[in-house]
Amino acid sequence: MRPRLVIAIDGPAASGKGTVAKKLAEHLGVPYLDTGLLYRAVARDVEARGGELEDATAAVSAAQSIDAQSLCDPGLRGPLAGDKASIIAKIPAVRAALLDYQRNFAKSSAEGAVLDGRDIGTVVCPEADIKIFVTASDEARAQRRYLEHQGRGENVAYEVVLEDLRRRDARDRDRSVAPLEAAGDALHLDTTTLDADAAFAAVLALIAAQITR
Ligand SMILES: Nc1ncnc2c1ncn2[C@@H]1O[C@H](COP(=O)(O)OP(=O)(O)O)[C@@H](O)[C@H]1O
Ligand SMILES: Nc1ccn([C@@H]2O[C@H](COP(=O)(O)OP(=O)(O)O)[C@@H](O)[C@H]2O)c(=O)n1
Repeated sequence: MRPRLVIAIDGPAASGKGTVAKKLAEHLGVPYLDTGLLYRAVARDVEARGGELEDATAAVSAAQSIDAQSLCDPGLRGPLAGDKASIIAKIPAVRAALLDYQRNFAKSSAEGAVLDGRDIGTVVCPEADIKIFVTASDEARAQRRYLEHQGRGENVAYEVVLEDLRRRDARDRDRSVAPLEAAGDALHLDTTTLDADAAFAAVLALIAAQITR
């Protein structure tokens, strides 16, 4: 029987972490949590109640009453929701309010779980069995987001996508609490020249090597 595995996948925007995390969870038959959705949902709920994203009290209140059912809202996808998420994600009390939800999810299944985000390996699940930090060049990541815009029929210039992505990454890297960074014991995967299938194969190889070590 396979041992219980909690797998933490972190990395910057559009590095491909969500794609590998989802495939990995399906492959292992364990639940998957896209933790970015939590931050996106908090920003959505603050605004829906007429609050400001920088208002810590409003944001903490939204974080404390997060509704799991509402995480499948398609309105949470897209770069504007991601940008708003990164504003409330800087507030330490918001991060603290979302910790239990994420940690309970990681414990929820006897088989394990896959979580992806920015601080899973460093803060949410520092005891994760496997930690993977996924990166890709800024240009490759912007190109992926640009293609997503095109797929939705949105006319946004590549240069604007690149600039937005760099600004959000900087906000995530430079914040005082749980910044975007690799855990010291994370395995690193650069997906710049890998398509989604190759990235998944590389992740499986990294995990196999770690487990048999
Ligand atoms: N290795 C890859 N090569 C090319 N495109 C990819 C790759 N991995 C993911 N994508 C595509 O890039 C976009 C961002 O991927 P996603 O997994 O959502 O990134 P993240 O979760 O890191 O923000 C999606 O449109 C996805 O289909
Ligand atoms: N574990 C996490 C996940 C997301 N976030 C924040 O939420 C924003 C949106 O995250 P996301 O994972 O949905 O964004 P993408 O990488 O999919 O573009 C990030 O830019 C971070 O500011 C975070 O701070 N910690």
